[in-house]
Order: sequence, then C-alpha cells, then structure tokens
Amino acid sequence: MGIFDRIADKGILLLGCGKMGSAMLEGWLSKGLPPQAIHVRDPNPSDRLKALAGQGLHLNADLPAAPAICLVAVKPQMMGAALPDVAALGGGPTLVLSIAAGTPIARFEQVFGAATPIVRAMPNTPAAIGRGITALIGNDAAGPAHLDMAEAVLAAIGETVRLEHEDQIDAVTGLSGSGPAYVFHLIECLAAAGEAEGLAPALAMRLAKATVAGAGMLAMEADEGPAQLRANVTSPNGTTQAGLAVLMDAENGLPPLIRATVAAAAGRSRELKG
Ligand SMILES: NC(=O)C1=CN([C@@H]2O[C@H](COP(=O)(O)OP(=O)(O)OC[C@H]3O[C@@H](n4cnc5c(N)ncnc54)[C@H](OP(=O)(O)O)[C@@H]3O)[C@@H](O)[C@H]2O)C=CC1
Ligand SMILES: O=C(O)[C@@H]1CCC=N1
Repeated sequence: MGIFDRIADKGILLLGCGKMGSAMLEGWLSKGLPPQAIHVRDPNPSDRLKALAGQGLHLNADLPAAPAICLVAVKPQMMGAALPDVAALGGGPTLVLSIAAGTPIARFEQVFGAATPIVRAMPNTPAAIGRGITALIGNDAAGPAHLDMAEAVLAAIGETVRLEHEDQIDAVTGLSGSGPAYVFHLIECLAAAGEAEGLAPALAMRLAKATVAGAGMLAMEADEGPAQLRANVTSPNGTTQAGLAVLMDAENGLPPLIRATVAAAAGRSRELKG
C-alpha cells in the first residue's frame, strides 16, 4: 500500500484552511486523495470548502479518531486557541505536521506529548501551483516512516528538503518561506522602473513578470549556475554591465539589502518562539 493509500485509509485532518492550507488541500486532491479522506477545521470556510463538503469532505465535524496526519496550518498567534481542539490526538499513531512559522516542536510536544511524532515544516506560496519548496525536520518520536509520510503530503505542493537541525528553519523561513514576497516586490520594482523609463504600465508589468518567471525557469533548468547565467547576459561594456554596476554595489546594492532582508525575517522567526 502506497503512502497516499494509507492516508486515504486513515484520513488527514487539516487545522486551518487559509492560503497555505487550501494550497495543500488542492495538491492532495490533484494527487487523487478522495474528499472523504479529508477533515478540515476552519471557523470561516470558503465556498470551495463548502462545495467539497458536498462531495464528502468532513467540514468542522467531530474529531476523527486517529487520522494518519493532523496538519496544523493556523497562524502562530492562533495556536493557543486552536491546539486544545485537537490535543486528544496526542500519544496515538497520528503524525502532527506543522507549517507554522516560528512555532517550535517543543510547543507541540507540550500539547501532544513528546511521544507523539511531530514534524515541523516550512513551505512557501508557489505551493498554490505545485511549485513550492518545503523544508522539514522531525522530533525524536518521528521515525523514517513518519518523515516519509510528511514528505509525501508536502511533495503534493512541490519540492521537499530535509533539515538536520530545527534551528535551520529560521534561516529557511527568512529565505524561501518569505522569499516569494521579495521576488514579487522585485517584479513591482522592475515594472515601476520600466514606467519611469517611459513604458505604459501594462507593458512594463508584462515585461517584468515574464522576465522574472523566465529567468527563474532558466535558473532551474540550465546546466550553468546563476553566476554564469548572469555573465551570459552581460556583454562587455554593454547595457547589463551598466545596470549591474548599480545593483551589485557592495555597499548600496542588492547584496547588503538582501542580507538585511533575510536577517530581519529570520530574526522575526526566532522572536515568534516567544
Ligand atoms: N503564507 C505564507 O507564505 C506561509 C505561511 N506559513 C505558515 O502557515 C500558517 C498559515 O498561514 P496562512 O495560510 O498564510 O494564513 P491564513 O490566515 O490564510 O490561514 C489560517 C487559517 O486558519 C483559520 N483559523 C483561525 N483560527 C482557527 C482555529 N482555531 N481552528 C482552525 N482554523 C483556524 C483562519 O480562519 P480566519 O481567517 O477566519 O481567522 C484561516 O482560514 C501560518 O502559521 C504561517 O506561519 C508558512 C509558510 C508560508
Ligand atoms: O510572513 C509569515 O510570517 C509567513 C511565514 C513565511 C511566509 N509567511
């Protein structure tokens, strides 16, 4: 029996179905997990959730006895209100899988008990189109089979990578968890700069989006690394060289700005531990 078959058999409980929860839910459905195997708890269910409830998804129903996974996808600030509802799943076979920023494994062990298998993960929003990347780490009670199961449900929304230490997750959050927002802002900045150079807003935005998407795909698919791909664009004494002289300035360019950006996000992740 495959991992998804086992999850379909025992069920999966999703606690919180907002931006990330719904992206994961769609990923599981696209992998063939039947709505009947999915339990969702969310105080304000979307129309999509209500429609899925009509197809057998269990919406705000009684707690299932021993689902394969309880996936925690509420905001860190809502943990105190949300976890008591599902604490009864602790100490059994259910794997608790959290994607919450800043909330340490120890916090879940307090609620569910240290004997409960717990995996902490950090995905990102390209998950909504199956192009996310999620880093994960388990507690001592999470064995190889639990990590495989966590990886299987997370692989439905993109790539996965295993961490060696829980502390790494703050840097991961600052880089790939929050990272899509930095890239979206880059698109905004490129479009605004194109407008300032005289382009119409719609054309500038179209060029900016296609440039970031195309460069991202090329970076993923090319044999060369990003530095060589950058060099390939840069003709001696040409336009790119003139632009990069500003962007790559060691004091005022992108390197110190990105360093400070990721440090601020990682620092906030550390602060959220409380
Ligand atoms: N967004 C992102 O890029 C990423 C987010 N994360 C993490 O994922 C988690 C979810 O984030 P995101 O999806 O963006 O947040 P959302 O606010 O979009 O989703 C959270 C959902 O949980 C619901 N909720 C609130 N209280 C409860 C409760 N007691 N029981 C069940 N559900 C509840 C909310 O309902 P309502 O809105 O009505 O309050 C909402 O639908 C967070 O912990 C975040 O740190 C991780 C990686 C990336
Ligand atoms: O901003 C946040 O706190 C969440 C975690 C990573 C991305 N969004």
